[in-house]
Order: sequence, then C-alpha cells, then structure tokens
Amino acid sequence: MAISSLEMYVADRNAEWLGVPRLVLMENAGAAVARNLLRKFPNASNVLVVCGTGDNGGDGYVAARHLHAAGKRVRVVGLGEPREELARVNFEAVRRLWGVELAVVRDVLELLALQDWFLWADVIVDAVLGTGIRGVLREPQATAIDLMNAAAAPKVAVDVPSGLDPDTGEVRDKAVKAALTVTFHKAKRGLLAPGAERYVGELVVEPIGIPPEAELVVGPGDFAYLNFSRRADSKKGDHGRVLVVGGSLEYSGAPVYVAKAALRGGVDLAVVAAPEPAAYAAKAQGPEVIAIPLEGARLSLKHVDKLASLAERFDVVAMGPGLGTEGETPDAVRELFNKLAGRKPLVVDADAIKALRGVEARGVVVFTPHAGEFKALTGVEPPADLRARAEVVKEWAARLGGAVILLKGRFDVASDGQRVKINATGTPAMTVGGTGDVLTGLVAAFLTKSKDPLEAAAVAAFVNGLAGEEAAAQLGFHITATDLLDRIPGVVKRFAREQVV
Ligand SMILES: NC(=O)C1=CN([C@@H]2O[C@H](COP(=O)(O)OP(=O)(O)OC[C@H]3O[C@@H](n4cnc5c(N)ncnc54)[C@H](O)[C@@H]3O)[C@@H](O)[C@H]2O)[C@H](O)CC1
Ligand SMILES: [K+]
Repeated sequence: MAISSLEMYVADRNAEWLGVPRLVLMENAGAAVARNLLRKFPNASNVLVVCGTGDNGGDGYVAARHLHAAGKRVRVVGLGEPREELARVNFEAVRRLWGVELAVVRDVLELLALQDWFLWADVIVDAVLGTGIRGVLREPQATAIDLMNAAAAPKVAVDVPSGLDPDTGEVRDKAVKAALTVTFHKAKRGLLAPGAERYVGELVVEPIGIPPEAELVVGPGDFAYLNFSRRADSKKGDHGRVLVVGGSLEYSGAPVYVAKAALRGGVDLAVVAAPEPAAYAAKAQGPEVIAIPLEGARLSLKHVDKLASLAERFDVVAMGPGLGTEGETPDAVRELFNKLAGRKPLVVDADAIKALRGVEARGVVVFTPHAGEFKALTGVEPPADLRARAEVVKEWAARLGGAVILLKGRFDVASDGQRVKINATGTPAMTVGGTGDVLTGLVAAFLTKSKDPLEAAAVAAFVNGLAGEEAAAQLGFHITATDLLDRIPGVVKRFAREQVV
C-alpha cells in the first residue's frame, strides 16, 4: 500500500512519540541500503556515497559506515554539512573513520574537482534528496545528479531517486536513474507512478521499525495537517469565526465552554447564540464571549431562519451543547442541520446528536459523541475492544455520508469512513463536566486551520487530552474544564509551527 510523503513524515514523528527514536529509524534505513547494495552488487569494491544536507543524506552516512564495515572501499561526498541533528550524528561518525574518505563540498566547483571519484566507483549511492525535496533543483544537488547519471556505475537510490517527486513521480528537471531504489516503511506513491520505473529501477521496500500504531495514533506529526501560522498583516476574523448554537434555561455553561475553547484554539471570534436565559448568563461569563439571545427558554423552530442567516457570517458552526431535548428543540436542530450541512462546516455535539438519528450528512460534519450519544445516533453500542470500536466508528462515518465521527472515551476513536485515528492522551480527571464542550470548541477552531476535518478532530482530541493531563499533573484529579482552557495555548505552542509568514 503506497503512502504520501506527508503521511510518511507523520508516521515518522508519531513513532518517535510512541518511543521509537528517529535515530533508530535512520540507522535501520541506512543499514537496509547497505544490505541491499551488497545483495545486488556483491562484487563491487569501490562505493561512492553522495549525501545531501537532510535526513536522506543522514541515511547515506549510515550506509557508508555499514559498507565500510562490510569491507568495501568507501568514499563519501557531502554536498554541504548536514543541518539536522540526526544526519549530523552520522556525518560526524563517518568523519572519524580514517578508512573512509570524506569530502565536503561547498559549491559546484569543489564538486566538479571530485569528478574522478564518480569514475572510480563500482556503485554509487544516491543519498542527496528524498521526501524533503522542495521546488526546483538547486546547486550543487543538480550537478551531483548529472555526475551520478553520467557515471557508468549503477546507482542505488536512498528512499527516492533524487529529483523525483515522491508523491507524483514527476521529474520537473532531472533525476537520478537508479538500478535499485531502497525505500522505507512503505512505497511512496511517486515511486509507483507510470514512467517512474526508469528512475526507480528495482524497488525494494524495507521496514525500518515504525510500528503500525504510528499510523493510527494521534501525535505531534499530525500537526502538519493544521496551519497555525499568521500573516503579519492579518486582520480580525482572518483566523476563524465560530458560532456556537447551544444553551437552554437549565444549561448556560456548556456553550460558553465551547466558545472559550474555540478562542483558546486560535479563532478570532466566538459567538454564542442561545435562548435568552443562557445568553444573558453567557454575557456575564466574561468579555471574550459574545452572546446573541434567542427569544424564549429553549431553541425552537422560530429561531431556525435567523440562525441560518447568522451562520453565513461564520466559518464553523458548533451546535448542541446545553440545548436540552425538550419541546421543539430536536425539530429545530434537524431543521437547522439540514439548512447548514454542506454549506457550513458543522460540529455536532451532545443534545444535537440525539436529535439527528439517521441523518444524511453532507459537506464537513464532525460528530463528537460519547458512547451513549453514539448509540443514540446509530442505534449501536460501540464495542469495548479498540480494534472493533474503530471498525464500527469507521463504518458509521461512511454510512453517515463521510462525516467525521470522533467517539470520545479512554481512547478517542475518530474516522471519516476511510481513515482511522486513535487519540491516547487524557486522564480520568477529565470526567468532570465541560471537558467535552472544550473538545467541541477545539474541533470547531481546528476546522478553521485545516482542510482535513478528520485530522482537525484528531488533533483537537490530542490537545484536549494533553491540556487535561497538564492540569491534573499540577492540580490533582479535581480539575474543572476551566483548568483546561488556560493550558490549551501552551500545548498547541509545544507542537505547532506558529510562525509569522
Ligand atoms: N520518514 C521516515 O520514516 C524516515 C525518513 N528518513 C529519511 O529522511 C528523508 C527525508 O529527510 P528530509 O530532511 O525531510 O529531506 P531530504 O533529506 O529528502 O531533503 C531535504 C534537504 O535537501 C535540500 N533540498 C530540498 N529541496 C531541494 C532542491 N530542490 N534542491 C536542492 N536541495 C534541496 C534541503 O535543503 C534539505 O537539506 C527521507 O527521504 C528518508 O531518506 C529517515 O532517515 C529514516 C526514517
Ligand atoms: K535519494
């Protein structure tokens, strides 16, 4: 099964989150390259390894060390010193081997001075560019590719033939024509694209120790699907506007938690539209939450048109928290859902879920049920076994028109009907009321930061759980949902690339 370079990056980072150091992955990758080169070219004596400045180059330095240890005569050209820690460790290790000739070139001229090394080689390892290639080929990488292709020696490409797009297989400029490509964990989609075989040669996919959970668990890698950067000339509203439809005579806190969490999740504006008693109570909760009162004590059909037109001014609508299930509320929820689904990204939680049994979702809809609400939505009790639970959530997400279902629990299980993500963060301290509302607010906020609603929901669960863990670590079990709110920005900052662009 092929994988994209982004999915590979996520698996790589989440393996590390699960406790598999990335240096171990790099060691396994480089060793796999050496092993396959020795298999395919057992009589080669002179091996030239050409290393780029990223982790692809790092794999190359590891392969150089293993080939040297296997008795080959090894020369290494570094196209500049590595920039990342991992590749640097392996660069330094090669530099100390007096049996390996290492030349670091700073430009094309210095590279061209080593042309005879390319003629000396019986086999050449291409460790210049892998999944990190960006834009048009720069120097000295471009000339390195020419020198490798001009040499008679067969090439062994590390992960991806340098110059080939790992996702599309496109060669915009030029690429190494390899006799063998050793790729890691899973084949990158571009390696299987029509026409790629003239660059890929024989393709070998080597496991490097990434556990299957790394593609299931939500971790730091998943933040790559969300954009937390801000333009210097940003204006209010650029980073998201969330409308929360919730509250009733009895419940005013739930929609406020949703709104405050959305703000803490990075939106500029969070507005609560609630029946009068809840709206006035929400106003009293603090200046950051704006509340629009709906006449009467609970959501009813007469409010639907006003809410539908109000929603036009927002990026995401979260509906459900605190609505209750009395009177016309369920009908009003169904009516509002049918007006907005497909027009506005929706987060449907709590009492709104109960009103939507058998609904056909359209567009971006994220349901955030706990087990009881899942049963109300589907009629099915989610199984306790995590694998079975994931299958049920995936099946129902598909049956609900490709909606995302985030089933909350000890392990949160999210699916869009195709993919499954499982979140393992959280603490028993989070059983206190309101933490589900905070999650709803984070889902709404992250839907404004990603085109991938499954990943927005998964990362929201990850952040919510870590905020709960941090609160419990400081305060013990008796936290409230408010304690999560203040910790959310710090959790996001820890993992997200928050840059001014
Ligand atoms: N994902 C995994 O599980 C593992 C991947 N490994 C190897 O890591 C590379 C990806 O490494 P990365 O540092 O992200 O990128 P690259 O080394 O491929 O390239 C980035 C490097 O090259 C320079 N560069 C980028 N674009 C260009 C260009 N158009 N022209 C010139 N130079 C360019 C950039 O400046 C960087 O320095 C993956 O392929 C695997 O080989 C791990 O080692 C094992 C686990
Ligand atoms: K390569």
